[in-house]
Amino acid sequence: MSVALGTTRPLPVRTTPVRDPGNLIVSLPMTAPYAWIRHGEGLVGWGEAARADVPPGPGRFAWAREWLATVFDGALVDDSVRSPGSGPVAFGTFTFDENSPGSTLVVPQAVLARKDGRAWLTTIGDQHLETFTPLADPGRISYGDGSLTAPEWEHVVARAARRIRQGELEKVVLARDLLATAEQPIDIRLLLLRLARRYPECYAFSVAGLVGATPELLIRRTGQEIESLVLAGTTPRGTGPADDLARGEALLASTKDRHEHECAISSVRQALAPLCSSLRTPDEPELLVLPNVQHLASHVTGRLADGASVLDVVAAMHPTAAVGGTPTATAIEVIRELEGMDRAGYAGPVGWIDAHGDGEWGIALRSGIVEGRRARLFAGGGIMGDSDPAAELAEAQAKFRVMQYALEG
Ligand SMILES: C=C(O[C@H]1C=CC=C(C(=O)O)[C@@H]1O)C(=O)O
Repeated sequence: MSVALGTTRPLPVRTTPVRDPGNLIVSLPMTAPYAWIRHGEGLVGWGEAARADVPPGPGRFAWAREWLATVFDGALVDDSVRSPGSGPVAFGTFTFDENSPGSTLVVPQAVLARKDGRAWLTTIGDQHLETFTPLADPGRISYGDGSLTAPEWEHVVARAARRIRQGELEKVVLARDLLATAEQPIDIRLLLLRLARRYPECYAFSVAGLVGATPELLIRRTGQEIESLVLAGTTPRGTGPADDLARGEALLASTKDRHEHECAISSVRQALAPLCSSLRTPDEPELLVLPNVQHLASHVTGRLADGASVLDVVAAMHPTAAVGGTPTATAIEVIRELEGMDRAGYAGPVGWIDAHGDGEWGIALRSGIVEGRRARLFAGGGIMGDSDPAAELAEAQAKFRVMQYALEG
């Protein structure tokens, strides 16, 4: 079901500068907020002025584009801030698999933002439910296997690697899920606080129950300028500084990881080139060091040739080979066949878009779906012909730690 803002009467949208609100997450009055935060900056939102459950299928991004146009065109905007993320904003999550249900767009009733030393508040309509509920601890967390046990998943990784060696495909990203159960309902604000504190380099996000801290920026559009941070190739952190350094150097020198990274970069290049008048990809990846893992990372920048919105760019890019594989269509089939689960929003695009088409979208990694006392967590990795199933499992376990920390503190 979708409720379009302004379909019956135009709704007033007002953006005004505000004093620095301090920690954006602490300002959130409700337990199921919208958020996109990195280094303390970004957007948080609450309430629902409009919401769309996007129908699955190949036309989902076109459907979303039309819905957003109706919503944004139906708004009476008074915006004295005029910055990306001011005026009406929609948060969104798209499922990894276009055939899965669960893609959602929401225009919150209130959005509080901080960027480059400026802060602003956008409100929609005149009724605002702002009863502040105190932060609640979920208590003890217990874990169970999702669709596959760890040994079953290792077996599936070995099968995928064999198929790659036999030439069916070049790379596939395989994931698994873990089921977490808490003693008390999970307060997403608490997870966001922990994620933002421990993973400041990542984008802490919350949209329609999908929560996480992703290091991977799919695309940022600011006017005609675009940016992306492509990640693929990972090693868990070492036991101390010397081990860490050695692991980082080994990652940079690893043929397997460099090949895995090259697949991801070339999928991004192929998707962006037709949309851009200029596009720059680095010759060599660098290391991105996070508290749980180190990644091979490439910062891509470009300039859009025409007026494509950030969502148009998302539609062209998803799924990159950082979460799908090479070639894409074969990888998607192998993922459907071998994983034995629906990824839902995990590894799909998550982020926000404003009425000018600017916005930031990440790939929903290091994430989980939170509902009441339960959370379904996801993690995976790129599989190549010479992948070692035990090493891939260790890598996935290191990636799970992000959400386990968010739940347990
Ligand atoms: C699939 C995941 O990570 C992707 C992003 C960065 C590095 C990856 C890797 O090295 O395998 C994956 O491609 C995940 O975090 O679940």
